[in-house]
Amino acid sequence: MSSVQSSQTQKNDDAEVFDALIVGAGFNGIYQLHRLRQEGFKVRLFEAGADMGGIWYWNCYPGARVDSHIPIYEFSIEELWRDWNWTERFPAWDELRRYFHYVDKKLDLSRDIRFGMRVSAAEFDEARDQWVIRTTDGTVVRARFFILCTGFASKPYIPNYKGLESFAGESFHTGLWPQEGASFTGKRVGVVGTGASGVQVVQEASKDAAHLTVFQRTPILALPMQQRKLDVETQQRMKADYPEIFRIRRETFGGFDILRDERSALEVPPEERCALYEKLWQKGGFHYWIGGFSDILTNEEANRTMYDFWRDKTRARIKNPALADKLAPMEPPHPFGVKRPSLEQWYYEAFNQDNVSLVDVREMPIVEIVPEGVLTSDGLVELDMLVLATGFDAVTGGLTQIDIHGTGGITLKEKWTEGARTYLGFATSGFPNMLFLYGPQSPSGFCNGPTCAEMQGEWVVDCLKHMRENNKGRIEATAQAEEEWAQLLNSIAGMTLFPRADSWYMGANIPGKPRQLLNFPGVPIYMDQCNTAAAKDYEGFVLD
Ligand SMILES: Cc1cc2nc3c(=O)[nH]c(=O)nc-3n(C[C@H](O)[C@H](O)[C@H](O)COP(=O)(O)OP(=O)(O)OC[C@H]3O[C@@H](n4cnc5c(N)ncnc54)[C@H](O)[C@@H]3O)c2cc1C
Repeated sequence: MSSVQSSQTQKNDDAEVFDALIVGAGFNGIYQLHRLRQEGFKVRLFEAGADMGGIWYWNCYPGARVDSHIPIYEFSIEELWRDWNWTERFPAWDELRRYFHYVDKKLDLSRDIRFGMRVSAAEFDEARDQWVIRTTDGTVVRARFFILCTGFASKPYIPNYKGLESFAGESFHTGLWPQEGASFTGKRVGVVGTGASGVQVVQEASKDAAHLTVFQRTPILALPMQQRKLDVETQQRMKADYPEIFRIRRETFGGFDILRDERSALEVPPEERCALYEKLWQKGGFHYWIGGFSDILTNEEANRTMYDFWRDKTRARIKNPALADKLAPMEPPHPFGVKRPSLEQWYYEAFNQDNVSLVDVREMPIVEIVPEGVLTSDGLVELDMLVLATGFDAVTGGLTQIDIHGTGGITLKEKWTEGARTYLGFATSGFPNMLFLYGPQSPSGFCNGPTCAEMQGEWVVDCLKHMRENNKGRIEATAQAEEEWAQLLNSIAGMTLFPRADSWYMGANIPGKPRQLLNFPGVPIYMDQCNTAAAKDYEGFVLD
């Protein structure tokens, strides 16, 4: 233990001690809280936001809504789904927040949650096998297990534009949207970024902005949401199938209830292929992305059939051919589906309106932000509001922004300088008793949130129970297991087309971030690996 650590931990000998300290009150954190409490552990949860909901607390921009359909995007706990009904197939952030309040009330969660508590640092006290955890307001607690449920999107990425602070109008990142809201009405609005949040904001701003300018680097290959209102009677009928739907979602690649066609796209006649694509298109949501043929994400030729279908459907909606070339180019900017596709409702029609224009920043780069707006290489775009839909330091950023000291004298951030290294996407060597969920090298970005919260969540609960039953105080991943996990992930990644795009899946959206596939492709294979390790007395870990 370093002398700094030693003096800090000694100072906090009398801090309150928990079995587990959980960070984050999104799906993962509250599932941990609920289940660990049920198992008799003494648990506390710290949440930086003022309310629960995780990303649905922070991402409250107009149009923010989930791309996973109902009932996939909720807990499978019957006590919860039995009495809860949604109003839409793809609910918006405010309804999702109401759901979290409902879950809170049903499971009596918030008595063990402290809101407005941002965990800033943690160090492992080797003498006691405990983490000493600090928050920005100076609170210190100790816990045997440090369970990080910080999500993959808790560190917004703000590009380092020259002059950004000088902008005289309103400026917001979508992931830090003001809780009191902000209106586009009558304003000249600029949206930078065309990822999932960009698409949603563009649709809303197109309705009532005086003028909307969209700054696009790479066109998003957005899919039709096919949003629908849901009434209570329909859902009551649907609920007969919920147990089966929740069973299926545990067995599919991305934790959805969408089964893919096990044939190759190239082995069926073109008419049959198109008929399937049309069917998936009409179903909406992610059906087109993950309900297609088995080789879409592994075979470029197969992938191209899907791109071409998408392109033709999309171009037919855009009136101006030059704009169509920008939004849905004849040649794919990257293979289809290796960047998160995102769902849209009237995104492409918005560009047919007189009050919406597109700036291709590959052709006309942003030079700087000035008080009046955005200066591109082609001139000034005057704005009253600048929306940065520029994404997140995804998957790793929420973890490495906490100053975490393990046993090896280095911080987690230092350890991951060359890229995240984990075992099973749950733990990293040198950081005993620290487990993270929905984190790097687990399915996270490829997995429907609640599915993984429950599946990974149960693995963690079982692990803590195992430790307690076997009177163990310390669990740590071995460096060798971590190396083997990286090799397995690399070999799987190499079989896919994911490395072919500069996506946040690959860490490529952040300048200088090491390029690696941050998510494990495939929930069933992943869980199989995790469960096998657990069954072999937590193979790959050292338990003391
Ligand atoms: C705009 C957007 C749309 C999305 N849409 C979908 C979708 O359609 N389908 C899907 O499956 N997933 C979607 N996701 C992914 C989403 O992250 C997961 O669905 C789910 O929310 C993950 O839950 P979580 O508990 O892991 O993390 P989160 O919901 O991200 O919650 C993490 C919590 O940790 C807190 N936190 C972080 N760091 C600290 C700290 N240091 N101290 C204290 N608290 C901290 C944060 O404040 C946050 O509340 C979307 C994400 C975004 C950003």
